[in-house]
Formats: sequence, C-alpha cells, structure tokens
Amino acid sequence: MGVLLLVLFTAWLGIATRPVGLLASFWPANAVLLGLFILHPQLARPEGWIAALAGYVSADLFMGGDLLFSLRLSLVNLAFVASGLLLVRLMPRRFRSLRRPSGLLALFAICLLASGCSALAAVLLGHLVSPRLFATAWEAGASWFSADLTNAVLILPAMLSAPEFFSRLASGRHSRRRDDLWEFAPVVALLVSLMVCVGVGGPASLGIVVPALLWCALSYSLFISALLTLLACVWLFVAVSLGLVPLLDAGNDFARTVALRLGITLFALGPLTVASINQARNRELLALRQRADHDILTGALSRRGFFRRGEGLLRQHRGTATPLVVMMLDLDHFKRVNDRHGHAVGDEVLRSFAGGVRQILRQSDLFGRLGGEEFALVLSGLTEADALGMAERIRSAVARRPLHAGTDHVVATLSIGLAWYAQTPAGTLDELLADADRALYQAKDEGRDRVVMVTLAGRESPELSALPLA
Ligand SMILES: Nc1nc2c(ncn2[C@@H]2O[C@H](COP(=O)(O)OP(=O)(O)OP(=O)(O)O)[C@@H](O)[C@H]2O)c(=O)[nH]1
Repeated sequence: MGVLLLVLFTAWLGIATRPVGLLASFWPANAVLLGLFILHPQLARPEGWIAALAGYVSADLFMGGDLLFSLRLSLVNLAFVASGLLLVRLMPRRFRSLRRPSGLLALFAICLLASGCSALAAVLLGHLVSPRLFATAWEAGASWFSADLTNAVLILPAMLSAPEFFSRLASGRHSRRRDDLWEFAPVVALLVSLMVCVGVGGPASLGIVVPALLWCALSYSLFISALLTLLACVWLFVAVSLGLVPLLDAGNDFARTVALRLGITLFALGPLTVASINQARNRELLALRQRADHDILTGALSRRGFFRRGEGLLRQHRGTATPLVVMMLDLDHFKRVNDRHGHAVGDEVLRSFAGGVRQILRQSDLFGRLGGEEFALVLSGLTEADALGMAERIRSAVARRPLHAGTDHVVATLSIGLAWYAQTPAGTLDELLADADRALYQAKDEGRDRVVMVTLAGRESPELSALPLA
C-alpha cells in the first residue's frame, strides 16, 4: 500500500509538471521507487512491483489518460526501476555504499545504464507511445533517457544518504553550536546565486550557482548537500520552464529540453562528488582523531584525549553548583604481575580492568589511561556518597575479577585516590588530578587495595579537609 501511495503521489507530481506534448520535465517517481527498493529490498517482491504498476497507471488515469496508453508508459517507467535495481545488485559490494566517492560514480554509471534501458523500452514501444507524445520513437527514447537520468542523479544521492544522516542525528553526532550563524552562510550564498542567475539570464548564468553549491558541498553532510543540489536544480528547471532564465525560446525546443536536462545532470555531478569526497575525508579525520584520543590496549581515553575532554567538561560546569569527582586509579604491585606472569598477561590484566571499569561507568563519565598502570576518572553530578560508592564498586570489581591467562590465575588489586568537590572548582584538570593523586599516595601508604577520599568545597588545600575513608 505504501509503495502504491508513494508512486501515485510522485507520479502525480510529475504529471502535474508535464508540459504539453512532452514527458514531464520533473518525474521523481522512477528514481524514488528505485531508491525505495534499494533501501528496503524486502519491498521489491511481486506485490511491491504490482503496487508500483498500479500506482503509475492510476496516477495517469486520474489525470485523464486511457488505460492502454497508461500501461505502456508505466512499463517503460518500470524498465528503468527494474534495470537499476538489477545493476545495483550486480555491483560489487564495496561500490554500493555512498560512503566512498567511488560509490557516487558507480551510482552515476547505474543511472546512465538504467536510463539507457528505459530509453530502449521507449524506442521499442515507441510506435505505441509516440503518436501521442513524440514525433518519432527516437524522440521518445531521448526524452526518457534524459528525464530518467536527471531525476535519478538528482534524487538518489539524497535518498541513499538519508538513513546515515538521520541515524547520526538521532545519536546526537551531528550536534553543532546553535549560535553559529556562519553555518548558514553557504545556504544564503546559494539562495543569492540562484536569484542572481535568474537576474543575469542566458546559458552562462547557470555557472553562477556553481561556487555556492561547492561551498555547500564542503560545509555540509552529503545528505544536506545532495538535498540542496536537488532543490537548486529543480529551481533551475522551473526558472527555465517559466522563461525566467531564457534558454528555450528559439529553435527546436525538444532538443534544447533534452540538452538542458543532460547539462544540469552533469552540472550537479560536480557538487555531489565534492560532497562525497568531503564526507569521506571528514570520516577519516574523525577516525584518526578517535584513534589519537584512545589508548589502543585498553580502549580508555589516551592522556591527550582525557585532558582535552576533561578540560571541556570543566569549562562546561565551571561556575555552576554541579559537584565534581576526580579519581586516580592505580593497580597495586603491577610490576610483580609482569615479573611473575609476563608482559602479555600484564597487558591482559590492563585490558580486563579497563573493560570492568567501563561497565560500571555512565556514558558521560571520562575514563583515561594516563600512563602505564595509572588511570583517571572525571565524573560530574555525583553526591559525595555516590562518588564513594562508585569508587568502591570499581575497586571491588577489580578484586573480584581474577583473570585466567593460560594456566595462570592472576588476582590484581586497585588503589583509588578520590577528590570530591561540592561544586565544580576553578582549577585546571592537572591541579585537580594532583588533589586525587595525594589521596592515592595515602591509599598506597595505608596498605593498598582501598579508596581514600578527600572532600573539598571548591579548590583548597586538601590537607585541610582530608577525609580518608578506607
Ligand atoms: N604489561 C604491561 N605493563 C606495563 C605497561 N605499562 C607499564 N607497565 C608496567 O607497570 C609497572 C609499574 O610498576 P611500578 O610503577 O613500580 O608500580 P607497581 O608495581 O604497580 O607498584 P605500586 O604502584 O606501588 O603498587 C612496570 O613494571 C611497567 O613495566 C603496559 O602497557 N603493559
């Protein structure tokens, strides 16, 4: 039912923009149906195809076509979708995703071939459809080829990149500073360039839009760039059809319409390719930063990542009444573990310890490896009792988690120094870690395998209010 309604709506949209005597200049139905079947292959079953056919035919019937004529047009449309889907399935998996720039070019090749198939179908059925819409079967083929190619190249990148965009949006990974108006500058530039293009007129005026589209491609995600490219190109079609950009005013209008469609399709490929390369580059940069911010052995934040995010967290809460906890964690006599069981087992102990700590922490807590067997934590919003409870849970989890490395049975213990601040203090993270470190020394001095906490109102000398709790 969904397929039928979607095809009905998009086909109706196309028919509504169909110029007298020609196929629709904007015919989203075929590309949207292909995109839907690529994204949801389970819909491309016989029921789905029948629903799509029913959608095409009923849209045409609603707009006054007769049944036989509508059926022929619909079969040519379905030839595009079927060949496009078949080609996507035949394509090697690595090219199928738009996550790589080569995926976009592969998609272009598929659009090209699928449009060729619908053009061939139009030529074969040409003697049936041409008397009504076209002078010759070849005209029908050229028209179908250019319309399907344009719509597919403009619509499919936006459709296929949408799931990743929305899943990132849902997971909050797209969050940006809302007060940054500069973020909207490329869209504003695009709007201005579209207006200037109409004002200037002539074939060369289309080029005025290119720099703004490239700026959008370098500034936004592939989905947003593809959507903006689609909207800009649809606007250019509308502007040309309305005579706002006079391009079709003389000579053979059919040939010019086909040339315009192909021109705009190739014109859109530039910004789409830049957006795709930019997205792949940003993903690589993010992965590199992730790698630099994390310790390979334990998966905890690296020293650099911990300080970067820790300072960020302090900045966020500084001056507020949010309580803050900083902990230093150090495995006891770790040198003996290495000496007795070997470095590889020592590594396994570190990995297992970090995994155990992560299970106890909340998503917002920062856990970093400062070096060797020394780790640190920054947690906000915990009461004094909760902070102590959390530290105790971590300590006892380590003691309760004996590790079996081959025939070796390793039991590690942990000392924790904890500084609890009634409100987020003004000091640097280094200074706060020094408070926790003093408590850690005390824990080591008192016999290890324990938590020592110092409570501070803001940032003051911990010796004044030290409250060891073993
Ligand atoms: N397996 C392994 N060992 C490491 C790693 N980084 C540091 N170490 C070892 O950790 C040990 C730390 O030893 P010490 O600083 O003397 O501390 P300790 O033996 O834990 O004693 P206390 O901290 O006083 O309880 C050294 O033997 C380092 O070689 C690592 O990545 N893997």
